[in-house]
Amino acid sequence: MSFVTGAAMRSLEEAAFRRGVSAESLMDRAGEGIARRLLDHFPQPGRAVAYIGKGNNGGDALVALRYLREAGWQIALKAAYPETEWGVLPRRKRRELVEELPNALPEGSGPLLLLDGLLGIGARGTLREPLARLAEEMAWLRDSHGAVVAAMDLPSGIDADSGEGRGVVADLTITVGVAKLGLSTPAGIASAGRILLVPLGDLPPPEGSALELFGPDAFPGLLSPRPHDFHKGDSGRIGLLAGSPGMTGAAVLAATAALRAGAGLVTLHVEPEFLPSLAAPMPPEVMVKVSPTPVTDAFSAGHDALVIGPGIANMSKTGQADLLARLAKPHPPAVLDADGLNFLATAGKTALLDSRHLITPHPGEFRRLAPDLAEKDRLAAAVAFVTRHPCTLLLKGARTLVAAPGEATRFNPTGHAGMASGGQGDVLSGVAGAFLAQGMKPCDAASLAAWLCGRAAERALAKGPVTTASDTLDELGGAMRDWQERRR
Ligand SMILES: NC(=O)C1=CN([C@@H]2O[C@H](COP(=O)(O)OP(=O)(O)OC[C@H]3O[C@@H](n4cnc5c(N)ncnc54)[C@H](OP(=O)(O)O)[C@@H]3O)[C@@H](O)[C@H]2O)[C@@H](O)CC1
Ligand SMILES: Nc1ncnc2c1ncn2[C@@H]1O[C@H](COP(=O)(O)OP(=O)(O)O)[C@@H](O)[C@H]1O
Ligand SMILES: [K+]
Repeated sequence: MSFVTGAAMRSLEEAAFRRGVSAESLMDRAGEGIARRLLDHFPQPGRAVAYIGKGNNGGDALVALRYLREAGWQIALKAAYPETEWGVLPRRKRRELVEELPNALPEGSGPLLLLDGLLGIGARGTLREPLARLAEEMAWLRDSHGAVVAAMDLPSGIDADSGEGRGVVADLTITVGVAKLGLSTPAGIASAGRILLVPLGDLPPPEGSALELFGPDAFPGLLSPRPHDFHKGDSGRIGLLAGSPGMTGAAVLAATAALRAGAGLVTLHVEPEFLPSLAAPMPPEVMVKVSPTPVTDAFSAGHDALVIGPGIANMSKTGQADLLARLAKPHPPAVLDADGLNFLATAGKTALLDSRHLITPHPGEFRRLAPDLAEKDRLAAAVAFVTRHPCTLLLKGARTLVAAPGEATRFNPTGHAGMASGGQGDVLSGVAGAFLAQGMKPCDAASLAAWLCGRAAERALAKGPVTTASDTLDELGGAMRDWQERRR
């Protein structure tokens, strides 16, 4: 599923109209799809208030409101203009709600959801009154009452192409037909929150897009149920070079994540002096192999994939040299993370990277690998990097990008700011390693791992606004189910 400009979206709509599709039927399906996604996210009924302008964006919110009411939600409406000034379709959608709607916050319990239907792709320039006042009211309810803001199509007031503009800051943005390009820019990311897509068969995404929204609708079949006669040899064997004294947690998190994502066997390779600190906290399912040459052992043990880097800052100098030498020779596919990447950068060996390598830098690690690209736009930098070094790059950040030679770059919509804590990256590399070991293409392994870790962290929000790496681990199984059920 690609990203399009506002103008390209209008062209897709025009093409649908020429084929005889009505704007009203698009709006009905858009509003229903938005409500379905909201009901997936909020299974317990609560209170929903639609904030609408006079355009069709408000129509989407009114249709969604009707479905929420059917599901037992208390509803209310805050309209910026008298009904006589609204467009034809929103007026019709208002009549389909039949009863008069209160314009005060509904009483009762459950989540307070604000449907932002002030402006969609029709937004031009800074949000004007009376819309600006309603946007401020939403922001106030979000800050002071724990309200959740769900934007219809786009957060109101942001530009569909650039994502620039001060307007509504949403927790979720449910975009219709095809995701708008502005949602993928740093400014758009800061306003949009979690992006969900309502695909409409009559608005097919254009082919050949450079950026794709990653998710279960666009990539079905990546996590199919296992055949009944599956055995642990089919699940993949992973060799792990991770952890050192003071950084044992990184190895535990990566190993546990690999197991939870379905790896058949995980072996941690360590130097003898690291054993006392690393063996005890390891989960019992992990094999710990001790030798003076753990790097050589890991590379020659016949593993299906390697995970190299979490917490290995204290690896011996001979170990580091062995690692760099081994990476240049034939070896199984490998995830390279954290200090594994720092060693490469420090030694000036980034040119070793090729199609066997899935690298997972955060922005700081990326800067060390490619200082000249770090100031560029993230998408351009990611593409330039894999053109220079033909590996798979998972570039972390508030929204992760996955780039690989010859592939459209993928944009991961899951995860939240509560994940900004140590150890999340170790979990991600373990999960990606498990998928590599099962023979998945590196760019699929990377994208799926990012999606699942972000989704697991979203599930953990039920416990509170901050998600630790252990919370993410606990929810990985549920995230895998969510993917398989294609509900997110
Ligand atoms: N078309 C379709 O088939 C489908 C469309 N769909 C939905 O419709 C959305 C697009 O709807 P839309 O074209 O009616 O525009 P919309 O975003 O509601 O706003 C236009 C109004 O905003 C006003 N306005 C503009 N800038 C402003 C500002 N800065 N500050 C204040 N006001 C401002 C402008 O007023 P004017 O400047 O003309 O006075 C105009 O009246 C789309 O995003 C999707 O959600 C889906 O249902 C699928 C089918
Ligand atoms: N604001 C945010 N929104 C969404 N995801 C985030 C945010 N901050 C961090 N993350 C995710 O959390 C993970 C942190 O990884 P990393 O920085 O490598 O952590 P560590 O090295 O401490 O394990 C990344 O996958 C990143 O995309
Ligand atoms: K909106």
